Amino acid sequence: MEVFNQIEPIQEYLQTQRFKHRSIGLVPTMGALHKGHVSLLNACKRDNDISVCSIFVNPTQFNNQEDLAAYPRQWEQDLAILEQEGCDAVFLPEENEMYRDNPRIRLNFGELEEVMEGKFRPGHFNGVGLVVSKLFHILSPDRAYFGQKDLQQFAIIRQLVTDMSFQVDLMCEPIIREEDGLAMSSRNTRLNPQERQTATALYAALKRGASAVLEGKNLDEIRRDNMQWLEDHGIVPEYFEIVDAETLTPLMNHFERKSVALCVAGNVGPVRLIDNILIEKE
Ligand SMILES: Nc1ncnc2c1ncn2[C@@H]1O[C@H](COP(=O)(O)OP(=O)(O)OP(=O)(O)O)[C@@H](O)[C@H]1O
Ligand SMILES: CC(C)(CO)[C@@H](O)C(=O)[O-]
Ligand code: BAL
Repeated sequence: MEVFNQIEPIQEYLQTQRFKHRSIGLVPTMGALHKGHVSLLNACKRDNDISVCSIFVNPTQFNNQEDLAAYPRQWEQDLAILEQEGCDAVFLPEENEMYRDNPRIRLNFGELEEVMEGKFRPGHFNGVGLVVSKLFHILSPDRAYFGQKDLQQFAIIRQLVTDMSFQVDLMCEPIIREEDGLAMSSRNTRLNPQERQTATALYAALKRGASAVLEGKNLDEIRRDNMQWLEDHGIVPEYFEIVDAETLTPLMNHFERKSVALCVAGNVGPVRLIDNILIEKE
């Protein structure tokens, strides 16, 4: 496995691969790798000749500086995992390699970012759009792999690729969970044992919400009921949303058969976590 900290050497490496007609897949991450990331890498390896993983804790997407400071960083362990899992190349740049100057460009994703993560993390998707654009420009992958756990992020990146005409196929991979249902997340490492137990309420709320939607209950009542239920179970919820899985528009009570996503964000002690579940409603 080759590890690159700078842009030009990895570009030369990838150019050599392209001359050999090898397809290139990219798995963008912020490190502190877990089985969710490994599943993205496995999908990438399945579809491509060369698998590249990027590790970069992108400061421009953090709206909360404490969250940025506390974000887990464990490069050696990450590199060992990637080596063992058969990754071909890692892009692990320093901040000043990615941002030589303060970026002035601003991306606006319109109504896609007016709900959920966009609403509760102002500027977050500007930062995600910016760094993903940079990664696509620098690495020019044929395919890029993202997790359904960040469902809204995937919709944002899909829009980015359309608007900017990036020549890349986007792949969205299912959420990998712990045995008790908690979605794997790098931030889970920050939970103490009691918070770790409390965090299982996020997925439990999604499941009870999904059953209620399928039973045809009032959507606003389901939203309110689950916000309260989360609070009763020790979580400080930010939102419990029921949206169209494609457009991420919050659903009104009467809607046609379609793919529905239930999405949740909440604070468990000092740690903010998100999760979602997809259902088909007749
Ligand atoms: N449990 C999971 N299953 C599948 N994919 C995941 C999972 N968790 C994260 N991913 C995906 O991995 C990619 C990198 O995510 P990231 O490095 O931010 O990890 P993370 O676990 O989501 O961390 P955090 O949520 O704490 O920021 C994203 O596309 C994300 O959606
Ligand atoms: C896509 C991403 C790597 C951009 O920093 C990040 O938002 C993430 O890990 O989901
Ligand atoms: N996986 C989402 C990255 C973030 O929370 O900033």
